[in-house]
Amino acid sequence: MVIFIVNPVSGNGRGKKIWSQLESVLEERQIVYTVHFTKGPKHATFLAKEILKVSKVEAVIVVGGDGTLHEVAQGLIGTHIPLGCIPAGSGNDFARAFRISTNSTKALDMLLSSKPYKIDVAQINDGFFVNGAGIGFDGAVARMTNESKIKCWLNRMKLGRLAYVIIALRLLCTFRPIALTLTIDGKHYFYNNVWLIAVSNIPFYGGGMSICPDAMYDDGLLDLCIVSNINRFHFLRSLVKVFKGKHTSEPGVIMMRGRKISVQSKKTLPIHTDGECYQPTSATINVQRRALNVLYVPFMNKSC
Ligand SMILES: Nc1ncnc2c1ncn2[C@@H]1O[C@H](COP(=O)(O)OP(=O)(O)OP(=O)(O)O)[C@@H](O)[C@H]1O
Repeated sequence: MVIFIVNPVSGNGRGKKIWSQLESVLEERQIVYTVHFTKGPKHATFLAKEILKVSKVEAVIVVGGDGTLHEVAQGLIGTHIPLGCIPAGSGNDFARAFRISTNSTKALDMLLSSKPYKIDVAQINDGFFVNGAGIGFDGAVARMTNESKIKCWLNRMKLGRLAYVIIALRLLCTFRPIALTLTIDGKHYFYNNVWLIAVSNIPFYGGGMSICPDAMYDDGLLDLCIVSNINRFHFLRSLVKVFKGKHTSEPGVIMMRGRKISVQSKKTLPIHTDGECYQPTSATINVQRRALNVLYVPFMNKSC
C-alpha cells in the first residue's frame, strides 16, 4: 500500500488543492492508498513513525514542501520504506534536485513507476537533514522568511521563491558577520567574519539557489560553501550569482567537502536545516551514508 502524507497548508494551500486533484487520479486508477493530513509542526514526523508500525507499506509519498519532507524523513531515515515527494511547497528544492515534475499527475506517475534508491542524509545535533543546512546569513533569512507574511502573499501568486530573495536583500543591510571555528574531518579553520556556511547534500536551497552546484546525494560527502571576509557589496554580488551557481569563484567564497563537520561560536548561530530553524551555539554534522530510501526517477526523464 502507498501512504500519502499531505500538508494542506504547504505552498499556502497548494497542498490541499493538489491532493484533491490526486485523489481523483488515484480513484480512477484504482490504486490502493491511505492518506494522512498533517495538523501542525512536527505532526508529519509523528505520522511517519506511526507508519513504521503498519505492515506492507510500499512507499510514503509527501504532498508538500521541503519542510514536510524534512519532518517525514526524521521518521523514515534508517528504514527501508521509500520516500517520495509531490512538490506542493514554495521552495521544493528536494523535488528540483530529483527532477520531479511540478505537474502533480505527472509527478505521481513518475514516483509510482520509479525504483527505490538509497541516498545520503546528514545528522545535525539531534536531528537529520536531507537537502542542506545553512548557518549564519541564510539561517537568519530562513527564519525571517518562515515568520514573514511576504511568503504567504507571494505563494498566492505562485512566486513563493521570491520571498527568500526579498528577505535576503532586506537582511543584507543589517546582518553582522560571525566569528566561528569550523572543523572539517579533523582540520580546524578560524574565521572572524563569516556571512554564511552552507552544508549541502543536494545542489539547491532557498527555492532553487544553486549554492553547492556539485553536491551529490550519493557520494558519501557533504559540500560546503563558506562565504567570509567580504563587504556587503561583494556579498550581494555573490548572492546574485548564486542562482546560477556562478558564485563559486567570487572573492571570499570557498567551496569544500567533508564527512564530519562542526561549527562553534561564542554567539548563537542562526541555523536552518531543510528550511527549519534553530539557534544553537554549536553544530555537529555527520554524513549518514545511504541512510534514506527514496523513490528515484532516473535523470534521463526530462518531463519536469
Ligand atoms: N495543518 C498545519 N497547519 C499549520 N502548519 C502546518 C500544518 N501541517 C504542517 N505544518 C507545517 O507547515 C510547515 C511548512 O510546510 P512545507 O515546508 O511543506 O511548505 P512550504 O513552507 O510552503 O514549502 P517549502 O519548505 O518547500 O518552501 C512545516 O514546517 C510544517 O511543520
